Amino acid sequence: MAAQLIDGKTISEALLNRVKAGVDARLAEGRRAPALAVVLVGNNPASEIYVRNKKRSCEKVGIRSVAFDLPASTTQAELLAIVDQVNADPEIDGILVQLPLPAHIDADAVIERIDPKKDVDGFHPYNIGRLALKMPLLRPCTPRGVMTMLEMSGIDPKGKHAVIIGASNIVGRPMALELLLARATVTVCHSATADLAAEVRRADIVVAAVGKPGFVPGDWIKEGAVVVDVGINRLPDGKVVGDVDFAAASERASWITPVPGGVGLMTVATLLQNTLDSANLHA
Ligand SMILES: Nc1nc(=O)c2c([nH]1)NC[C@@H]1CN(c3ccc(C(=O)N[C@@H](CCC(=O)O)C(=O)O)cc3)C=[N+]21
Repeated sequence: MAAQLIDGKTISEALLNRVKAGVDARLAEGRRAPALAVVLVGNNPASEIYVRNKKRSCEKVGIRSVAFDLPASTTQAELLAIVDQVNADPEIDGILVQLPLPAHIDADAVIERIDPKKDVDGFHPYNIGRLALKMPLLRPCTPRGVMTMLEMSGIDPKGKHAVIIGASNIVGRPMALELLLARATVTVCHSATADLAAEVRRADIVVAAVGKPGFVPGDWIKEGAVVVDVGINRLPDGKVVGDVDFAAASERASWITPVPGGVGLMTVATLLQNTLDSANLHA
């Protein structure tokens, strides 16, 4: 079987158009544009690129972005004070604190300080708990973006066996909760999984979120499976690849996401969807 492409560019553009329509509907009612605070600490080059993309996407859909560019020397107390300030600002709907943070800052403490109603990343324990209890409020962007990709491709996880490779707080765990909510049977694999190849070979839906180029070889993919590649790995030659051997997996999968041009674009579009949702929750 030759796989069909789940095209993140087309799907993210459709989502951005939907968000723009939602922003325009607010303006037509005389309400203000949604606003997103983007907090960047230090100068991690990858983070700077992502943050720039996020600001540019905000402009496209009419969301106001408010930049907080802080030096690497920012203390935890200073960062928490900025979170407090944005939490209290009625003109700002969403807060994104770009990860990773410098090692001297406790990222979990910063995330917990964000008002859950402004937590557009969906990382706050309150929002993860809501998702776990089948009453999602703000949902983590990457897993929500993956669910949108599946839906827009006509793929219903209900009754399917989904295997997630990676159990991180920002992708693997919330991805499992999303797929469970959609009534898939879910297996979460991680570095202590005894026989990863055997787990993946059983999967109708594979989500790879490891961060290692070529980690999933094509012969692990069951004939007709759906392959979602969340990995973004920059090779020494500058090329960006996912976690899955795309060429080999494409020969067996029914559907597959590319890297670049796949899940990454959905993460950004979903952030703006969450910002609109957040604005509509309270302002
Ligand atoms: N608080 C927080 N929220 C995040 O959502 C968050 C974060 N921190 N830290 C870093 C990760 C990574 N991330 C990506 C966003 C966009 C692309 C993206 O646009 N990718 C394009 C371009 C890839 C490239 O060329 O580098 C693509 O896949 O086609 C990728 C990765 C958001 N993250």
